[in-house]
Amino acid sequence: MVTSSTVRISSRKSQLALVQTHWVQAELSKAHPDRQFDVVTMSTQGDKILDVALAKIGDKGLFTKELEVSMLTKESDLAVHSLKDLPTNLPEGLILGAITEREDPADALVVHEKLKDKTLATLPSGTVVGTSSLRRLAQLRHYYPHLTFKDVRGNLNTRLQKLDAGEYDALILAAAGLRRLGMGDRVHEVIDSEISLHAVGQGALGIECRAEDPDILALFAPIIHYPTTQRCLAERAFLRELEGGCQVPIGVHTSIDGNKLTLKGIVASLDGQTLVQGAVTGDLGSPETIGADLAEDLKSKGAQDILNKIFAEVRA
Ligand SMILES: NCc1[nH]cc(CCC(=O)O)c1CC(=O)O
Repeated sequence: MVTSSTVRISSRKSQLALVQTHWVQAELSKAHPDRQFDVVTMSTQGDKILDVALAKIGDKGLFTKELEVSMLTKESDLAVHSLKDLPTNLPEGLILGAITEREDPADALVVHEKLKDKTLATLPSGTVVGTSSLRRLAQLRHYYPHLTFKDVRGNLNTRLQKLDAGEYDALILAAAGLRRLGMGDRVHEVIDSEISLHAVGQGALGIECRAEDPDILALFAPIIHYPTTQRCLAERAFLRELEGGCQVPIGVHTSIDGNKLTLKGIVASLDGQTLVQGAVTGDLGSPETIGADLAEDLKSKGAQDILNKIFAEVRA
């Protein structure tokens, strides 16, 4: 008889990463009561470098590389990521094995107590809004040029402490992260997709594993969420075609109607002056074609020029 070995799940150590990893561990344990699932934690580069703006360090695998190395060296068997932190091109030998059901992918406004009677639309001129995302910055600057945007780093708790201490008047954060941490009450306003499209993969979890490991891959069937998967594959194909990572002002929104999937996308200039946008509807079964078609559409409208300019500025 062959005894199945323990499955080792690698995770970052942040509170959000651990909540997400423990959720996947519990779901896998429920689906496979005969197997043992252990969690192995590690710090990534993105957790260590906290004094440099994310946009400057670049994003290629900043929050994923150490986890990937541990799978390639067989010190772990799978890794749980916030899908939006997982680059669209994975290292040789690793694949995106599963995408689980998405939380609300929208961004949220979180405000200091003194602004509790305001909304995004009524924030006073000069309000200091913390965000580390060029995507949020560019889109919000377009509609609310009177606000002051300031970079903010650190995990969710650190950011909220900085807000409460008065270093910022408001923050823009993913609603999903706050809710997963049981801090949904800090969501002051969910930002409408007409104002700001969310990041590719936001609110979903991606499980990465070795491409040639059928034993591990077979475990995922019960936890894969089909609609989320199709939406995220369309979003990731769009981003891949534009050669952008998490740290570029690219936003998306997806919706499903029967067997049709609609993907909306935006590429914004950093000053918020130029927004190139479009939408493509296609077959739910071919999400990557939809993503690639939308990327072509936005390129024909000038998206590549915006991106090239940003790469030159940010890396300067
Ligand atoms: N880049 C950091 C990060 N990665 C995932 C989330 C939140 C949860 C998610 O989008 O799945 C966050 C924080 C944020 O953007 O506010």
